[in-house]
Amino acid sequence: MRVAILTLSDKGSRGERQDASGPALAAWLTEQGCSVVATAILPDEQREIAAMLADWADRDRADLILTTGGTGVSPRDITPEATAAVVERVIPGIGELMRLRSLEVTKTAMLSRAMAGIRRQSLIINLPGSPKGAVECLEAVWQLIPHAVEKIRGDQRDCAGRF
Ligand SMILES: Nc1nc2c(c(=O)[nH]1)N[C@H]1C(S)=C(S)[C@@H](COP(=O)(O)OP(=O)(O)OC[C@H]3O[C@@H](n4cnc5c(N)ncnc54)[C@H](O)[C@@H]3O)O[C@H]1N2
Ligand SMILES: O=P(O)(O)OP(=O)(O)O
Repeated sequence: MRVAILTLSDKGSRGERQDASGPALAAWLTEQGCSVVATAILPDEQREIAAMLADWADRDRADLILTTGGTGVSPRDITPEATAAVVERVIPGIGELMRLRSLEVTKTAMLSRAMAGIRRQSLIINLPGSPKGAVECLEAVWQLIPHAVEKIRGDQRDCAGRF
């Protein structure tokens, strides 16, 4: 699976905080046998985020695009809106399952507005900003991600009874 990782952080983009979340996700994905084909850090700016997500989906044709950061309720948190602006179909269950599992770990999970959706043949998933939270949320939904990616790419096989 070809994966791109986008870190959204004002401090990170200004070099005021080292990005630990993108590398933590990349390490975890590599352990699962994925190829990390692109990484970037951007400030919490909707247009820039949307443009990069669209580029990775349309030009690079990444199977999976992960974002980390900017999903909460602070004034500049804008990742879900940027994602909503570029996806063609929304998958509510991915955000729902991430929050359900995360609530077992931290009450602040309720404040993450992370969403997921599909643009062309790319699955885009928002993850929270903390390195621990990002990996926890990815682990929470991972069991069905390879299957989702296959289906998005047009796999015609029957699902029933496979899971
Ligand atoms: N399963 C979990 N879910 C959530 C957790 C968690 O620990 N486990 N954390 C929750 C928190 S806290 C919040 S708030 C909400 C929403 O999070 P955001 O997506 O808005 O995250 P940010 O405000 O961008 O970041 C929160 C916090 O994390 C640190 N941080 C952020 N970016 C980086 C980075 N690139 N490298 C290192 N550290 C980073 C920093 O301390 C920020 O203040 O989600 C909950 N969900
Ligand atoms: O500078 P940011 O965007 O990383 O903000 P926060 O510390 O709220 O994550």
